[in-house]
Amino acid sequence: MTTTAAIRVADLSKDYRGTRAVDSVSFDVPHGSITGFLGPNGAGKSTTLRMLVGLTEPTGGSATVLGRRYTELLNPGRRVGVLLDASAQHSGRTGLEILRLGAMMMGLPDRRAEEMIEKVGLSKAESRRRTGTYSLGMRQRLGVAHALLGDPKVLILDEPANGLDPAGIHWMRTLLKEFADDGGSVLLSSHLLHEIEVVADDLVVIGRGRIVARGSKNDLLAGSGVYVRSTDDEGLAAGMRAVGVGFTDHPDGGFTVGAEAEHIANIAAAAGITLRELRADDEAGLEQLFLRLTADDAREDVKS
Ligand SMILES: Nc1ncnc2c1ncn2[C@@H]1O[C@H](COP(=O)(O)OP(=O)(O)OP(=O)(O)O)[C@@H](O)[C@H]1O
Repeated sequence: MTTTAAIRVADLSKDYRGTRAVDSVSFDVPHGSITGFLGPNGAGKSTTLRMLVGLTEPTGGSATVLGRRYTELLNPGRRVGVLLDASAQHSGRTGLEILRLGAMMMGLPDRRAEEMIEKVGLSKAESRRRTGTYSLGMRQRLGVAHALLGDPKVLILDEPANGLDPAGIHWMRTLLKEFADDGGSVLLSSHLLHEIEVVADDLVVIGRGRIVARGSKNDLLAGSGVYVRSTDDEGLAAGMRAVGVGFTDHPDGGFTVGAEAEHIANIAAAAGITLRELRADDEAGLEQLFLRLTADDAREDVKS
């Protein structure tokens, strides 16, 4: 049983009035690791996470956490910590009340609520304020406290770093790494690509409801960017655009390109353009990979 993944999503689909929001999505989150879940706006991340925790009924496929459907887990908060929408808390209750209620429902002592307040860096005074007066970052901290309340083995977090200041982001990173180092498993969606890059072991990227990449971060990032500079960068850009190769302007001139060096050389050769430089771009990372993988899903052409 130990080989079973902590989270298993198999062929999961969701239709909304004839529109397929999630299309046969499959991936595993292994034990003791962090999986980053990425995709452009509207790609289907939240819908997938909601299906995972039984808040949205799938049209097809299945999702299990620790070998069972989430809704079939006994006392789920003791096994799986969930933070999907930090603003969903009752705004008239104080942070401490919300945690105490949660602790009571999970059969935990009151002091667990105080411990979690401390763990997430909320002050005593803040914990006694109604959450309606909380900033987004404070709500996220409270949401994380709630997710951790039952000392779960799995965390499912939708955009947990949203609204956190740099110190908060650093805190969240450390917390998730420690959680995984202790054998916990994390599935986390984020728009903060750098955060995912720093913290994740595995990546799942979706675009328009479909998986476009899945695997270990190191494998996916290997060779994810090539730096190129030529005698005619405009012509090269046109050539790359014509064959659908994704690229971004490099601050030093030239481009960072999400394609094999040989492919770029061939595009340049076909257009009669001489290359001045063609090498792996050490600074290219997840952002480049993300832009390349989701180029088809871009909402608009950002170049005017
Ligand atoms: N309740 C709903 N009814 C109809 N359509 C929905 C519903 N919820 C989501 N959708 C649609 O499903 C698609 C996926 O949305 P989802 O919220 O899962 O994307 P996301 O990847 O989480 O996006 P974002 O990064 O913007 O939060 C979108 O086209 C969205 O409009």
